[in-house]
Amino acid sequence: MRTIDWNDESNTIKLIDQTLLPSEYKVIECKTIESLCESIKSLRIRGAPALGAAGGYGIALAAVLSKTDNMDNLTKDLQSAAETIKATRPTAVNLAWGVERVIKATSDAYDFEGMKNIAIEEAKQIADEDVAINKKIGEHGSKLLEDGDTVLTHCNAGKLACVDWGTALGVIRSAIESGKNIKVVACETRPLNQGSRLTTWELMQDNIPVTLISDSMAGHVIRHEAIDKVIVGADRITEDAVFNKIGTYTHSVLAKEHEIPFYVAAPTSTFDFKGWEGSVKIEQRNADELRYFGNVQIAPENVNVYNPAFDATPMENISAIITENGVFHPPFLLDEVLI
Ligand SMILES: CSC[C@H]1O[C@H](OP(=O)(O)O)[C@H](O)[C@@H]1O
Repeated sequence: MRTIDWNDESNTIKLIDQTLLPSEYKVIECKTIESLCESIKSLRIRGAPALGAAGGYGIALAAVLSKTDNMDNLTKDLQSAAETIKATRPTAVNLAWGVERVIKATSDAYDFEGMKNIAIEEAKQIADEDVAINKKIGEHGSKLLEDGDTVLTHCNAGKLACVDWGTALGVIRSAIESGKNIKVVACETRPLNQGSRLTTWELMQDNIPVTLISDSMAGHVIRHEAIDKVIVGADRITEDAVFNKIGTYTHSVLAKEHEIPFYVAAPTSTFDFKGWEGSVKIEQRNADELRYFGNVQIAPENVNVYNPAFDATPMENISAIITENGVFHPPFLLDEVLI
């Protein structure tokens, strides 16, 4: 089962509910735009490439659900769904990219039924391409890892953040497939613990050696030379910075201080060719994500909370960005990644 997929029998979206992992593996169906948006906001489906596919499938679902009977009104319905879906999470550029790619594809339709069919097929194309792109990222990135490396990662940039294979974890999978022994150190990644809940779970499913640490242990572990490389995913890449899960910048400073490579693995669909650090809205998430751990209260219920979901790592802290088109060492012009 892919992280997210289209159900041809019911013309709905099916996805792994990541909020239940690692204790429960459950595939849920999104039959409405509202249920898809709730799944995106609550991170049942998450991760930039997976959100790209979710955005595309969301437009396909809107096309199937539309009650209208002409192309002009269907176009309006799709535009309305596009705005609703894009508003769910602002930082990961892939969400809007997936939505807009399917919207654009439907504009080539000759008739009403054609619009619906094109929307579904384009969304499926995005998903299929994501898997192939991740394999290319893995192929390029695996050359940067050496046999015996211990690699630190943050959050989850694996198959659960994509349609399949993964970006940062895809590089690790490809390196292991090429015969290299790689061990992973996964940071738990507070406050939603994508690292402890998702990264350790998916690596253990593949029998890839992984050790869980708390985010605050990273400095100690890196300083004691237990880490050879750091590799993370990305949610948006601008000319001057990489936006990724909160805590990524901290790891980049540690890597720079201790002179170990800091790699970012991401498809070119994560690049924001017009943006810069100051132009990007960082998603602020619900304060209770820090006041509670699950249902357990871990802070006073009225304590002030600051809960940005992402931070920005300046390009000068990054050793290389690994894309499906190759490895790019800053400084470079973003357009170069398009080859
Ligand atoms: C392969 S991109 C994964 C990227 O997305 C995560 O954010 P979230 O879990 O909030 O969707 C995190 O930044 C990962 O690096």
